[in-house]
Amino acid sequence: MGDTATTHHTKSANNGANDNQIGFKSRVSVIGSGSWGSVAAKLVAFNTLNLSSFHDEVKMWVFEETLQSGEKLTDAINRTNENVKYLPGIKLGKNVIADPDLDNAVEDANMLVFVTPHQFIDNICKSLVGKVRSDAEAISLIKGMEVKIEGPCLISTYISEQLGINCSVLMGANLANEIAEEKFSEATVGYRNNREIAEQWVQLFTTPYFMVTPVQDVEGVELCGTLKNVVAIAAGFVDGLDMGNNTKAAIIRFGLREMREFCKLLFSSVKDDTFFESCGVADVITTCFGGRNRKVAEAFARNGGKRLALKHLVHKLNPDIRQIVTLLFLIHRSFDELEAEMLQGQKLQGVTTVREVYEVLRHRGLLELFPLFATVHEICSGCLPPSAIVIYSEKKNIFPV
Ligand SMILES: NC(=O)C1=CN([C@@H]2O[C@H](COP(=O)(O)OP(=O)(O)OC[C@H]3O[C@@H](n4cnc5c(N)ncnc54)[C@H](O)[C@@H]3O)[C@@H](O)[C@H]2O)C=CC1
Ligand SMILES: O=C(CO)COP(=O)(O)O
Repeated sequence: MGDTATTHHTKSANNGANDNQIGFKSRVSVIGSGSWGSVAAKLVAFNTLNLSSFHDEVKMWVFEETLQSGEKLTDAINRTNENVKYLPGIKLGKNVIADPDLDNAVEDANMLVFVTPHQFIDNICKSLVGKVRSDAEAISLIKGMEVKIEGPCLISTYISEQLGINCSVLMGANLANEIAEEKFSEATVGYRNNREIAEQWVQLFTTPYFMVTPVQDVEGVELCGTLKNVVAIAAGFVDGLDMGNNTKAAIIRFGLREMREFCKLLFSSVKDDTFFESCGVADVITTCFGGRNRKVAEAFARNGGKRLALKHLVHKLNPDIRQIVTLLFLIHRSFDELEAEMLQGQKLQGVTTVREVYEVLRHRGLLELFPLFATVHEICSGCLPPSAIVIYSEKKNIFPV
């Protein structure tokens, strides 16, 4: 299980004495400013203001956009101290400074917090090559993975490889809007081998309402955070089909089992205990009940099912392959459309992740061993109706308990 957290030295309590002993103050930048990115900046900014080993100011990189009012998002954040688009109504802390210039945002920072949707990390890392301090430490709050020709690559590994710096992870049952309102929750820091660095991250994120536990299993922690989004999509289908709580609980159990098998398939070092941390079972539960992946999947099951019925009808009436392909294309776009309609700029990770997981399994000839993951992808891509989410378990062999 996880270890205990570290002690804090407050600015007021130490009167700066701690700074002189250490002789160095860490400077933190947050790369990303969506809903979780903004909450991460708020958590971190609370601590940099109060702990003597950090500079007060926290820069937050903003992917710039123009609001309906005509004002730039960055200007609105700096004027109101709120992320008016992605986290309205929540003060971030006066020491959070939004910056649309990525190079500028990371300049001088020795602690880099990466928290963007995973599909954007490639471009961000490429533009940061040679721009970050060589002694910087990174942490990824990103739930997703990169799939390269050579195989799957964790986002933390990708950041490390691209920028030549160490990268830890922070994952957990962390619905951003609830933490923004300072409702108690916990998280897991996954680290490779440097316990001291892990404790710095724990110190930077811990608040009275946010409890952080370090675990020496970066792959297990990150993959749990990534894969639970696939299970949440399955849970959303169950909700959309009004199948009830027992079915959802069954799907969660199947999902957790496939998560464990997939983690161990990729990294035999992944520890069983990790699944009992916040990043494991707790994140699966919260996302299957309150997450965006669940919410959009529910809507997909309600209206995606209708689209599929239409497809079957057209197939009967008119066998012209082009019409079928056109309809399939519409079905493929459906998650995108729902995301745009329902989330106003926020991004889903689960649909892309399950496609990536499917690719990995197909490439290795292991799809049959992961019926839930495979079925979720086949439903998302319009090859199966949402109701297939439960049929699979009757006809396919699943892991022994
Ligand atoms: N929101 C939540 O409750 C939680 C989210 N996460 C994870 O945190 C990561 C970031 O998600 P959120 O902060 O929720 O973001 P979000 O989904 O709320 O917002 C989307 C963000 O993407 C940015 N964006 C759009 N186009 C872009 C581009 N081309 N390049 C770079 N950025 C672009 C937008 O400006 C916005 O900041 C994801 O991996 C997510 O799974 C993890 C825990 C909780
Ligand atoms: O990761 C999350 C909670 O820990 C948020 O999940 P969603 O992206 O589905 O909202």
